[in-house]
Amino acid sequence: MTMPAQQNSQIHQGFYRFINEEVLPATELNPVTFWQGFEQLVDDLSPVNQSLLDTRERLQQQIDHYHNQHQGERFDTAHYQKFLQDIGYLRDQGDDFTIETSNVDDEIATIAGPQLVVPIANERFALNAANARWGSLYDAFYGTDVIPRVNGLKPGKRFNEARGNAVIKQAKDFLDRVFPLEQGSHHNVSAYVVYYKHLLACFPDGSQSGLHTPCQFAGLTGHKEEPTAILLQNNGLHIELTINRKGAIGQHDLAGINDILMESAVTTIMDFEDSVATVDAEDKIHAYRNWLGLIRGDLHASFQKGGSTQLRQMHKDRFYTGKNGEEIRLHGRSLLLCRNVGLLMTNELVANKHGLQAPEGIVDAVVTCLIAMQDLQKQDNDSIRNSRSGSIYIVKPKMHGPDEVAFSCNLFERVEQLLGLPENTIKIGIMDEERRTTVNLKACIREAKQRLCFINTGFLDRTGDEIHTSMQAGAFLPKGAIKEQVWIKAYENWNVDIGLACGLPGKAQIGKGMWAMPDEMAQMMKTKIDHPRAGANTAWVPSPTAATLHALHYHDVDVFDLQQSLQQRSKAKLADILTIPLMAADQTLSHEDVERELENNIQGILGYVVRWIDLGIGCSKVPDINHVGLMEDRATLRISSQHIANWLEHGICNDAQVQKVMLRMAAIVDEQNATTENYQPMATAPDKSIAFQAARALIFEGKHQPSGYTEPLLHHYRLLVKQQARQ
Ligand SMILES: CC(=O)SCCNC(=O)CCNC(=O)[C@H](O)C(C)(C)COP(=O)(O)OP(=O)(O)OC[C@H]1O[C@@H](n2cnc3c(N)ncnc32)[C@H](O)[C@@H]1OP(=O)(O)O
Ligand SMILES: O=CC(=O)O
Ligand SMILES: [Mg+2]
Repeated sequence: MTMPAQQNSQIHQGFYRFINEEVLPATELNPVTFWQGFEQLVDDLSPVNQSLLDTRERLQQQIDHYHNQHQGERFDTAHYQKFLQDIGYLRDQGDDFTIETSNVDDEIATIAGPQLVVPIANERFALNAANARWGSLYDAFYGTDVIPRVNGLKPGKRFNEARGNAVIKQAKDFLDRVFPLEQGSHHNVSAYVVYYKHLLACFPDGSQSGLHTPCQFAGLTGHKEEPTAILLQNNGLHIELTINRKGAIGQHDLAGINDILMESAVTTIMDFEDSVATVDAEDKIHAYRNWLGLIRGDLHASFQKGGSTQLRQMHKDRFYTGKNGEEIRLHGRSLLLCRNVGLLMTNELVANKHGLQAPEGIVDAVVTCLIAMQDLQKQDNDSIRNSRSGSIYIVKPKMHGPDEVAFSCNLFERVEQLLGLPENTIKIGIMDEERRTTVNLKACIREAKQRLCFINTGFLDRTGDEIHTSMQAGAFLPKGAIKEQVWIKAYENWNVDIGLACGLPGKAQIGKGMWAMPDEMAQMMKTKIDHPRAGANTAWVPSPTAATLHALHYHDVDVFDLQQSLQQRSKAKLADILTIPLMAADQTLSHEDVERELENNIQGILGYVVRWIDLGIGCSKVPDINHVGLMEDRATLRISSQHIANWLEHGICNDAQVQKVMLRMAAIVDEQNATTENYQPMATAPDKSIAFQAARALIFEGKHQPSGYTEPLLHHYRLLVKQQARQ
């Protein structure tokens, strides 16, 4: 239902009420002026948004044409590069410069640590994420495969003491490695005390030792001779030794350590984009309301867990006494960033007088910033405050090249004017996840140089765009092999090289992508240290537990120090980035290889899509063919669907084969969801399953989807399900 709120546009009634009744009253904005300004902004910027989408389409057609014309020829990188320049895909990168962003919070500028991402539509998860600034190391070790689940170490229904001991051993090894004592080991400490301004570790034989690096001791709670917490600091991150000799763990620990709390998710992205299914006004208002609750600090969620009802709220800041007796106040919550949607979609919230829907990205920018401005009105001593430096952080996904970045910056400038905010209050995080942004990254950063707060290699979308952009160039390698090719390493290094050259350290994050195997934490511990080692001062994790574990990596690597030396290395090459990860002309795959690849992709597609379409769940853990639970979101769906579309296009598989695999996999996915509440099976009547139809469309119409995006089809089919439910 819509209502003509203003002369020239139609505003959805529920949305209009939400803004007028729940959001605007907390601001000093005049509602009439606000709506008029909003309408004007939409009128002015919608055509620009559209023309940018038209440019995407034009360039894609030219690239398709180029590859079709050169089918079967040896790929000529120089010729291709020249062609990309001629059509305006590859732009002049211009002179050197450094960014000028000001008023960024320490979490962005000076603290290197994990970045958590969470679907905003799920308040239970969103609250958990906001609170994930601090996480229990003991829980993270005990609850994951970081401690192998073998022999006597398997976790059971009851506490497994052997596993508990292994946890404590590993945690104290970490203390010895990162916070070594001048003499002796944390394993043998019988008490920690504070003497004058120093931490002293006491041993059973009466000897004592200070820290090897005394300045790592930051503060305490409780009495100096019997502290209840010891606060330590390394590489800008804190940890707390929680001491309680009566605690469940502490009573058995020589030093009375009951837990080790790690500063974990330093920043968190509240995601309105690829991890949510928000297709209409109802969904969007729910998401905006959650963001409002987080900004106000009063969001809460009550749910059943472990047989009891739990109430979850935002944590308050943490207080300690410093070495000089001063009060130390540490942030109790992650610094929240907000990922808006990109330029592609529209929705029913706002339409012009002809009924043409406004771009969702424009509405997101206005509403999420209108909400976030309430944070800027808070005082220093407010218990739940997000930015202490007066900034709003918007992550902008899926931008293609510098013109789109310039557009987003212009949009933010207009939003600042509309809301009466100082210039450059709204910071932008650029997702480097479309090929045209990667190859023009320096020019993109220049467009945002006054408000840039991060660049991040979203390698999942980037892989999807790699396939779609070069759909006509030939058959792509199997998915696993694509990740091993030269283009991706060059893309990752290029991002860091350019970030460093543009002076991001100290002003903006250089970030890396998601760990997409949420249960494989041992593997994450081995490999994700490569992110800080590559010079990234943040990288994405899928859960609070992963944040706590990944935080260990930033204790081991001093990223800011490393970034200095990386400035001297030889730079990644554009030619490598432009090397398309195709199968060689003479390469063949066996029937089994093709089937296995299809099965894996299709299982992921169906497993994700069925929950998206039927249940409105935007991010799921879906087992792959080897039973490894994978985080699936719209970006991973984009890869899988584009990959099959590419193989269909180049005859590696055919329609009938894909249909057959789909039916087989539907039965498996149904089985996997046997206990999922309200689940509608697909395999028994696939033609009646809207979710199955959606999956089919994503594959068979994949080639024609704009940039290979999945949103248009997902929204279409989800809206059908919602419509049916109303009938
Ligand atoms: C390409 C990209 O764009 S990546 C960015 C988008 N992706 C994301 O945002 C991933 C976010 N992660 C998630 O949504 C989830 O972790 C999933 C879907 C991958 C797995 O979810 P589940 O299967 O429910 O996880 P699991 O059962 O292992 O754990 C659930 C618990 O972990 C918590 N949890 C899991 N993920 C998160 C998260 N991202 N933030 C906060 N809490 C989380 C839940 O709150 C829950 O704890 P609770 O019972 O105390 O509330
Ligand atoms: O948004 C992240 C990605 O990898 O895509
Ligand atoms: Mg992405």
